[in-house]
Amino acid sequence: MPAAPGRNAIEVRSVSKLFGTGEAQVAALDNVSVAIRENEFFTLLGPSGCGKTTLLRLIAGFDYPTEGEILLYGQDIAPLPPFKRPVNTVFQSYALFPHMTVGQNIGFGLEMLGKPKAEVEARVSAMLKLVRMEALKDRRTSQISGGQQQRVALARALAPQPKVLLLDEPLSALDYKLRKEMQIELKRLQNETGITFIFVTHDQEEALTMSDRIAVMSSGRILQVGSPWDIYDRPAERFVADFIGDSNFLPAAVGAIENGIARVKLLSGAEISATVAEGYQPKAEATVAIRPEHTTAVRTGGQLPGSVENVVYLGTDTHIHIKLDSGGNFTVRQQNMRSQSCGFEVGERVGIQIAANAAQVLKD
Ligand SMILES: Nc1ncnc2c1ncn2[C@@H]1O[C@H](COP(=O)(O)OP(=O)(O)OP(=O)(O)O)[C@@H](O)[C@H]1O
Repeated sequence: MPAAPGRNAIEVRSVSKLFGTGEAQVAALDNVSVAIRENEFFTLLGPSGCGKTTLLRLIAGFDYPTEGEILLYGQDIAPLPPFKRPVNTVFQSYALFPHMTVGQNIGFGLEMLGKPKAEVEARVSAMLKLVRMEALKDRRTSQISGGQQQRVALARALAPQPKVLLLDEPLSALDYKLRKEMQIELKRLQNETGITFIFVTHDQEEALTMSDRIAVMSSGRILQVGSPWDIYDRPAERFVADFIGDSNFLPAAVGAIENGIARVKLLSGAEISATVAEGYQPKAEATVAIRPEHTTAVRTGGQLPGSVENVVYLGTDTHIHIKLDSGGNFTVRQQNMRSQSCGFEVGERVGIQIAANAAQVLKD
């Protein structure tokens, strides 16, 4: 997290973007507002088609909002064409020039801006150092690996020292191990340069690993903005709780709420304490979300009785799928201990113990 919340680098105000007309009209963005702070690693996370790329393209200036405005450090950027915005983009496809060397690719944008030769060379050297590619300066980009190409694309985008760097699924073409490495690398680059990164992904793990804050999007809307912890541990809506990690959902009656903690009665008759989502409006019936790892299966006691339907061993942990006596299914995730199985058999009677305040009352 940045030491203190900084100024807003980008402010998106009530932006809508419509494509097509009549019956075929699509609201790619539907009244979206969000403020992204200076020096922040900010991620737009959501499933395919939710509007992430559209929002990035509007910030870059490749397209214009149907309604609303986008401010950069308080200034409306609508009149600025893309090349005049202090914003640069790294695309999924890298878009490098294969016949040029690594160094030439990195310096290309600066040369186009008419920078003096000595300045271009100094920036190229600094960028090569930043992405740890000094040794490959004179190699053509057609002769380097995918991970190395990704570093060159990043160096090229960072070379003109943009205020904001937009990254559209830049790691999706890399294999798993390289992607993990590049996640750490990207975070380091963002830290060292202090540039605001706006990163687009549909991969929740990637978002949780790298971001200072995440905006979860669905069907052209931003549903929740918060730190990875907020989004994972305090999901406001069912979509967020379901899209990020695994959740159990249970119907519940919500009693008294004090300091953001509610007394909640489950269908089993058990009463538990639960945190309440921001924006929750009191109603008779609500849904609570409970993460499988915040629960344990026990032989006696527990708040939810049921019977074991399936036990899935996953190396680091075991998932115990339970049919609840009160209806519905529930998954418990337990960490595995050395030389000890979870000990439950299919068909066995079991109780589910829910950790204090592990449940979250959702607002929808
Ligand atoms: N130029 C266009 N013309 C018509 N519809 C479009 C256009 N661009 C995007 N859309 C539609 O707008 C919606 C949002 O698209 P967008 O590309 O922003 O989603 P996304 O979240 O980035 O998806 P993905 O992860 O698949 O790239 C989709 O329904 C898409 O089909």
